[in-house]
Amino acid sequence: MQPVAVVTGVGRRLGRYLTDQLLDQGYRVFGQYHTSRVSASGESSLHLTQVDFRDSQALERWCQQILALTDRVDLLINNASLYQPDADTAADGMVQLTQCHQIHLQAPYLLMMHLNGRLQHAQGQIVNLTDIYIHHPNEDYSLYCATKAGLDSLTQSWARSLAPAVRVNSIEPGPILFLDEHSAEYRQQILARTLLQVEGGLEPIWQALWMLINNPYMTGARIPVDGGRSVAKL
Ligand SMILES: NC(=O)C1=CN([C@@H]2O[C@H](COP(=O)(O)OP(=O)(O)OC[C@H]3O[C@@H](n4cnc5c(N)ncnc54)[C@H](OP(=O)(O)O)[C@@H]3O)[C@@H](O)[C@H]2O)C=CC1
Ligand SMILES: Nc1nc2c(c(=O)[nH]1)N=C([C@H](O)[C@@H](O)CO)CN2
Repeated sequence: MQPVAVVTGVGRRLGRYLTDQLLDQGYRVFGQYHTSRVSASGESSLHLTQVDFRDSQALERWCQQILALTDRVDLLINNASLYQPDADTAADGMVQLTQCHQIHLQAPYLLMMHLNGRLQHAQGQIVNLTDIYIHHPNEDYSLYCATKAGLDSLTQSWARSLAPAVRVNSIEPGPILFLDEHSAEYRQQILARTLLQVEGGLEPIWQALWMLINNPYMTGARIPVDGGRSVAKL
């Protein structure tokens, strides 16, 4: 029986990397992208759909498309995310808060509600990508951090409500992959506060995910993959 994964944000960086690993492991993947240029050419096990999670009706259509194409979901990965510093004005901030809510909370919620039956049938798992910042928020990214903290709360609630058939865990990345716009000074500032003093890369997140996939006795767990950033002196 070919395992089935539903992954959000597969168009770039971590989402693309995790999808490639899952395909290599023989998964059928339903992948969502927003603006990234993607192609499933030559990959019959990859089903790509463009969805803007700010459009709940488009998300509903994607859920119905998945339900029509598979009777099981072994793994749901909520990876999509909006990472921006807080806006300067209340008006712009309200737009940003709404978008963070839509992407970090509403989309995972609707996916769980619609796919729960498929997850129960497969005795599957939900893995939410949160952030070590949920425990010590970066005040310049308060809206991002607050809604990621909400996703952590949903992880804990779902672990209780979906058990015993479905497991629910979160991975809390630290500085795994800086953005091109991050200056050398900023990167050094972050890594100086990271015990292992290096950018983690994407492979350690895959290793944590593969461990969660293969360890049947983990649910409600929070897995920091952060080079010790979360235990270093602030
Ligand atoms: N990189 C890091 O160091 C860290 C990452 N994390 C978390 O790990 C996960 C992956 O990180 P990373 O790869 O850097 O993330 P990116 O910010 O590079 O990618 C975010 C993804 O979310 C998708 N997305 C953004 N806006 C929307 C939208 N409106 N509707 C639907 N999808 C949208 C993007 O789609 P598209 O590209 O198609 O537009 C993209 O695939 C995220 O949840 C992040 O918060 C946590 C801590 C550190
Ligand atoms: N969706 C994203 N979330 C986060 C990102 C990112 O690039 N996309 N990056 C970070 C930072 O690099 C952080 O780990 C170090 O300051 C956090 N979240």
